Amino acid sequence: MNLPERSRFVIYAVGIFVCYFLYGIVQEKLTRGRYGEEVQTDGSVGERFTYALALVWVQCLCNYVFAKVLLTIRPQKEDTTNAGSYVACSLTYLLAMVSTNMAMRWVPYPTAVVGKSAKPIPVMILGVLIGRKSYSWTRYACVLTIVLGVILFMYKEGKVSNLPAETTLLGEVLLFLSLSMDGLTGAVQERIRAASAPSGQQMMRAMNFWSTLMLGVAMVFTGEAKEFMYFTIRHPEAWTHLSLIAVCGVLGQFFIFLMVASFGPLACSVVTTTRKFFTVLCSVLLFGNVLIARQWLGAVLVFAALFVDMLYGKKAPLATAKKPPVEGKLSEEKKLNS
Ligand SMILES: Nc1ncnc2c1ncn2[C@@H]1O[C@H](COP(=O)(O)OP(=O)(O)O)[C@@H](O)[C@H]1O
Repeated sequence: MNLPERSRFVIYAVGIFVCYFLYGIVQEKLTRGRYGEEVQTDGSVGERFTYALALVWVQCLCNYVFAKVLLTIRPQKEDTTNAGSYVACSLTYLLAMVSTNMAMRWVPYPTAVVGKSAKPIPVMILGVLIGRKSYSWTRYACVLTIVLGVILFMYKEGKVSNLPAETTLLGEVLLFLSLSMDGLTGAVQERIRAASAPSGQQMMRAMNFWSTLMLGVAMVFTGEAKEFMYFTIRHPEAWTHLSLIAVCGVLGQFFIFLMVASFGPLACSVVTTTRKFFTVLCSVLLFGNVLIARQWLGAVLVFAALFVDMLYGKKAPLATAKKPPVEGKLSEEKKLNS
């Protein structure tokens, strides 16, 4: 099915919005919920799910199986990407996820959300420096304005954290690390796109294959594999939540990889960042809360920049490619300039 570019973009973006919205609800149930009736050492009833590596591992495994099944049912032309690029990309992608999860424990939740909203900036900077990409000035301005708007909208003032200063600093370092890893993942993906242009499913299969392997080793070494297994034996009902997360995650990632393969990691990070903004905006409107002046300004900036980018962001500067196109990459070059 050959849909026009704009329709495909809208379908992928809506897919990401819907799947990650549902994903967020189930994730909250799994990580904040209590399992069993046993009284804990702190006096609370029920055990908490605290297996961050295992949670990511289950998802990577399901993502891999899904992409593999799709490619078996509908085979595509061979993916010629070298394994080294996929290994590098999977490692930075895993480090980004693990450091985000760890940062969440050390900085207040709103700080982590606001911090991660800046994701398109490292994706853009490292995409240019390492991924050999170039963008029009309009796109630079629009992406910066979107990030600024989202931060203005999401920022929560007056919430004094009760975490000690040094813990918060550690959390901020982890957040910075996670953003850098997101940027590196995007940069390697840009290079992969330019070199061999794999499809979304092929990227999804390869990256999740290496991630499952690397995480599996990490889980065995840290002992989390055993503890996770015992937890699921004690509380088999956790599988219901894990399966739901896996379903939402698989479908969400399917759209993420279609977006990355067709429109690039920068477009993808702008979509995932604005998704967070729209989620908060909808909940504010739904619960009848009032936006303060700063949030209005943020919302106007986001909408204006998205609109301007839609109309003019695509126009690439005259000298886009830093290197002359290599044989067989002309059509991809055209795609990259989109
Ligand atoms: N460029 C990418 N390549 C592969 N997976 C990605 C990419 N961008 C996002 N993802 C996946 O989508 C998930 C959600 O991304 P996002 O909404 O930006 O949240 P986060 O703030 O946790 O990074 C990530 O945890 C990751 O699994």
